[in-house]
Amino acid sequence: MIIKVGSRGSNLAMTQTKWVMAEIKKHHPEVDCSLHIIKTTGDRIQDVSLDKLGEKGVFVKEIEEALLDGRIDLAVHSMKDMPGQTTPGLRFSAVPKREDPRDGLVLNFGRKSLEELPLGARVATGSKRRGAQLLIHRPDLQLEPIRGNVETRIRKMKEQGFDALVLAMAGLNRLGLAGDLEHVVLPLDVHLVIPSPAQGILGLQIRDEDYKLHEVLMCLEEKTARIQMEAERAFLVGTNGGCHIPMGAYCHLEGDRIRLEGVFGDVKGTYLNRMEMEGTAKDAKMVGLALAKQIKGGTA
Ligand SMILES: NCc1[nH]cc(CCC(=O)O)c1CC(=O)O
Repeated sequence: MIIKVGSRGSNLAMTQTKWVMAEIKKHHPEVDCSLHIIKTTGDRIQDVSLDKLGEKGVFVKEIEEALLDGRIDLAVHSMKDMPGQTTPGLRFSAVPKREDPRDGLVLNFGRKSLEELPLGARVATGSKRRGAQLLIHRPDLQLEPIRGNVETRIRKMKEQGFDALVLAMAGLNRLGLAGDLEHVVLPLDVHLVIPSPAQGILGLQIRDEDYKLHEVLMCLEEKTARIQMEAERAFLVGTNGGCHIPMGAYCHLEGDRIRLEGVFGDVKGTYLNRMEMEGTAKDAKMVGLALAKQIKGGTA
């Protein structure tokens, strides 16, 4: 069996894809993988802010087309980049163990702590979710738009003299940049800045009817990550959210109980509601949908 694996060309995407390929080899030495790089609209258009690029998966369209017409069999995505609505004919297979779900603040100018960030410091993030939540804790911060892959953003932070930059810990860890002594990275607690649904989780997308491949990929399955993903993505679907609004969700797990924290606001930033809901792990999706309904209809 040969699996044709598709990936975006960025360093992060390639690192993630190669990790999946290595895991498959470890559990199934008889299976071979070939790597196929696919350029997406999101990779090509670098000068427009993401929330203006249109609703749906600018990083995924071309990859899904390659899956559907058989040029590839497996696509490795960051699950947080995937729209709530899944594409007909395709599904997500095993859910691998989660990387660090938190956002991280990359500090410039050799600063080492949050306290050293001066009043009115310029913090780079194009994310409505990250921006709105940071301002709750530090209303003085000046948010600066930024685009590009992880390495590009770090370079732009330095070139443009921003005081800090917000990135997902997952990406920094996978690229081996979180421990880089040149810039201290401060992880932001999930309660302070609620992450994007499924941040740090990989999406292994295959064709619906590819049962054999699904069976092979189940060697990567991790139950905790799946429950978190189900709850958080149900919240994404229920709020009809995306990166055009400040929205995030994180699922805490204790035994067979879950506690889902959600945040939801409007485009203009006139309100930002935070709510949480508890339930059992087997009802993860229902909890996500119920919290979404409550946070959209209710007042905080
Ligand atoms: N939107 C880009 C993107 N998609 C996934 C990650 C990081 C890896 C992950 O969250 O799984 C990143 C970079 C970032 O947000 O810093």
